[in-house]
Amino acid sequence: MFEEPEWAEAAPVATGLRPVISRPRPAPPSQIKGPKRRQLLATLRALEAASLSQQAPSLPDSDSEEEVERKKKQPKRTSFARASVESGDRRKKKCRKQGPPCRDSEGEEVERKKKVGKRGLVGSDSAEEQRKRKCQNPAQHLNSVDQTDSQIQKSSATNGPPKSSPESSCPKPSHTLTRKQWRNRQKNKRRHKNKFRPAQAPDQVPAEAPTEETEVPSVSKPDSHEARAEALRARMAQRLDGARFRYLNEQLYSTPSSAAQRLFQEDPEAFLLYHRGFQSQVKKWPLHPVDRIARDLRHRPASLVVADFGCGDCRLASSIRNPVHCFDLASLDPRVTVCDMAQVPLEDESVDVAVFCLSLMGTNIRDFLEEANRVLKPGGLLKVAEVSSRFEDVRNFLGAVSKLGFKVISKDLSNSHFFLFDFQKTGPPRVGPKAQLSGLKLQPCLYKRR
Ligand SMILES: C[S@@+](CC[C@H](N)C(=O)[O-])C[C@H]1O[C@@H](n2cnc3c(N)ncnc32)[C@H](O)[C@@H]1O
Repeated sequence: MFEEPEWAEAAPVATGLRPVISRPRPAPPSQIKGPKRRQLLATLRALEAASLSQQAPSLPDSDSEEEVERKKKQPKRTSFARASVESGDRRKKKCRKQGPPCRDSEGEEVERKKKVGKRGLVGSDSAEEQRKRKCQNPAQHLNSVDQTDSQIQKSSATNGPPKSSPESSCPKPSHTLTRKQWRNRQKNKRRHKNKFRPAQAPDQVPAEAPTEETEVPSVSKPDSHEARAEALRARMAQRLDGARFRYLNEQLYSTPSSAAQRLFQEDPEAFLLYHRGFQSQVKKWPLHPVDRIARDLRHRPASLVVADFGCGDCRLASSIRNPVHCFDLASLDPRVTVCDMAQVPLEDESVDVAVFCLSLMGTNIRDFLEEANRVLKPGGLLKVAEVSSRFEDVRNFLGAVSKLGFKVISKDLSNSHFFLFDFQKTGPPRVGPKAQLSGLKLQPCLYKRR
């Protein structure tokens, strides 16, 4: 549903490519396999032997891909000669219709026709269109033709590869073919000199790709189209997960813990999703508060019994040597006791340390702190880490916690993301169940949509 607009956007790319893919063209040598390939190679070798008997001896079994391709094209070139001349004529007529005549000299024309014939083998429509365009813009076309033809003459005279002019795009096909011819001639000479030299040295790889390269995008573009679709799908899934995470997070902060418990009982996957979201958020923090708590506890005796209220993935238990009771609404780890931390299955005054790390989430925070007071031994330690933006008035919060039977030992407000508080249990709560403790009303920690 979400993907529709972008799919539609991507569609023309694929449609535009289709004619290129379906255009008939000689299969590249790598696609011809098995006996057919062997047969083809044998024919080509025979042909080459015939043609090279006047030039240089051919080296058996040394055919590079390029060589095979060249050999393949040689006979075709002759068979297509007539067609190419005809197509050249047709093109000439078209040029006359569309604009001023293409002023090729007769020799140039023959040369061009030969080259066009070669291009006819490849069957590049876009090249044909280029030529049409150039016929409409004859000045540019003629300039480039003149330039290239003189280059061809020069190159054949100097026996060096013809250089292409960056401005001239018209003579590209002839330029490609001539370079090829020159390369092949060089190759044959080298073979003649040194039988065992590889057929195609790295420095012989053309700087400019052959005509076939125009078809490369038709192969790679569907891939990139699929990659784009895949990326889009991933992005959409990520957005959906993000939205669900924000919804769950808001539920946890805005409902009593009993409702949160029901939520995760009914949809255990929601718990995983919530935690994935939480983990990715906390990764961006300079310091995970649970690591800071673990560091503090490592300075205390490892014999102290710890209760981790809202333990998540048990990171605290994994970071210290102390025995840790892990409580959460659902389980991400076998060490977790699944329960609402407003009521944990522990004896009264049975633990030394109670930890709430970013877990004072429900609207019944008082219940959690009273439960911690119940299970803590007298003089026991209560550690609380909470997102700093949740506090409207820290003193109010500390005052409310004190009324529940705790004394503030330390407060660390230095971190940009969270506040840390240490309390010591002084005794049972000093206020009755009906007393209002407004300081315990913390702001929900809501994540913004990115
Ligand atoms: C933000 S996560 C923090 C997890 C872990 N303390 C940490 O710092 O990595 C808060 C955790 O508290 C749990 N939690 C919230 N309310 C709870 C409740 N009433 N009982 C048990 N766990 C609760 C949530 O399920 C969640 O796993």
